[in-house]
Amino acid sequence: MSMTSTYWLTNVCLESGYRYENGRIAGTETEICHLLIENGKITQIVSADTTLDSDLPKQDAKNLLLLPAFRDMHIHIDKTYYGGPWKACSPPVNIFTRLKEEETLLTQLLPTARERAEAMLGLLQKNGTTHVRSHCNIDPYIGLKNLEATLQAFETYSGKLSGEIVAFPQHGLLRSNVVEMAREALRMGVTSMGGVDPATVDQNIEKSLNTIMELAVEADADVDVHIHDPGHLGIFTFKRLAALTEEAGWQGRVTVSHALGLADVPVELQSEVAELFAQLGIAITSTVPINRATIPIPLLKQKGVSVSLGDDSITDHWSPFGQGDSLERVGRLAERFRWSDERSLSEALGFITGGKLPLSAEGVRVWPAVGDEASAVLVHASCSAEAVARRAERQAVLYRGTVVSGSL
Ligand SMILES: O=c1cc[nH]c(=O)[nH]1
Repeated sequence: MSMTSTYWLTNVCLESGYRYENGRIAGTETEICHLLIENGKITQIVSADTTLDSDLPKQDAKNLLLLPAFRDMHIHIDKTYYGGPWKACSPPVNIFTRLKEEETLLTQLLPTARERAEAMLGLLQKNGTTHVRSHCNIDPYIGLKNLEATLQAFETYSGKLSGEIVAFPQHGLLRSNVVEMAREALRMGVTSMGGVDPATVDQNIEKSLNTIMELAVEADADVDVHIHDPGHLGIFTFKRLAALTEEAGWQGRVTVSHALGLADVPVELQSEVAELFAQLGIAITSTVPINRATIPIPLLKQKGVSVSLGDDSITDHWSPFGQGDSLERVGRLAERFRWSDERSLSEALGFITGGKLPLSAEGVRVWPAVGDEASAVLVHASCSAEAVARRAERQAVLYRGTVVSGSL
């Protein structure tokens, strides 16, 4: 059932605090509440004991746990095979062999990029995601066709999820000479300027980063750069990007995707970069890769860096893996860092919700609150910790008050 304007979402299970035994957290307390949803927002939260003497429609959430809706902050919906036939990946060699494949592959894939992107958005939505940041190829082979397809796919899903697009010069902004194409993409509705490995791909860190920043400033766009480059090469690139961010006054508008170099250097250097990023509001998006060491996410969090997760390349020529499921991805992250206690598992959820958590650090309910957007997921779990550990089954997904996937 899809409800749009004003109704009571009844019998919703909300987390209310941690339960302590012998001085340690032994579980999570919950309470059953009714939520008034008006014009996409939560405008009242009352205990389920309250008699609702209103004639407004009611939608029974059947005591299921409510979590903030998920955000996939790094994916390539224009390149996925999802929605089409299975296709084998060639063995990984290096980024240039993949780029060579792309020169012809993307123009040949069927069904169309739009249909595949829409299928992927449907999968993400079913799994609880209502916000998607997609990096879209702009390159000499596909031109702006995949961007048009991505814009159309987001249009098809308007009212069901929100999307943002990064102009992604996959073959190198300089290497493939697509600066003018990037300008056109930024005029077409792209909200971030992207890039990829200024050292390895563009072979000119300074010029590549400067051009990305100049394009972003010119178009008043954000920046989100893929930096896979390892070790000190990666660290040098991060520092140069940080310096240019400060020079441009772009604090709070820059993201480094992957930031893999952080995984290869000593903790002192990791801390230095983390402090720099925190100070300049440079965010990091990780995909919790299976083929590279994991970046120090606990340290980044402790230093105040905003870290999000994304699915990246799933079911395409870069990777045959991935379910388009943010809960699966954060469960993988928890396993990687052996977060097995209740608090760590609960707090892990923040990496896929833009930092929104049901409980504060003090264990007080802070989400949902009156005035919050009613974008949420109803899951079969007793608490966030269980939802992450068990990748809980999703029953229904709400976007701005409307049930957009599943059913109640
Ligand atoms: O550079 C990269 C890496 C992964 N997936 C992509 O689409 N591009």
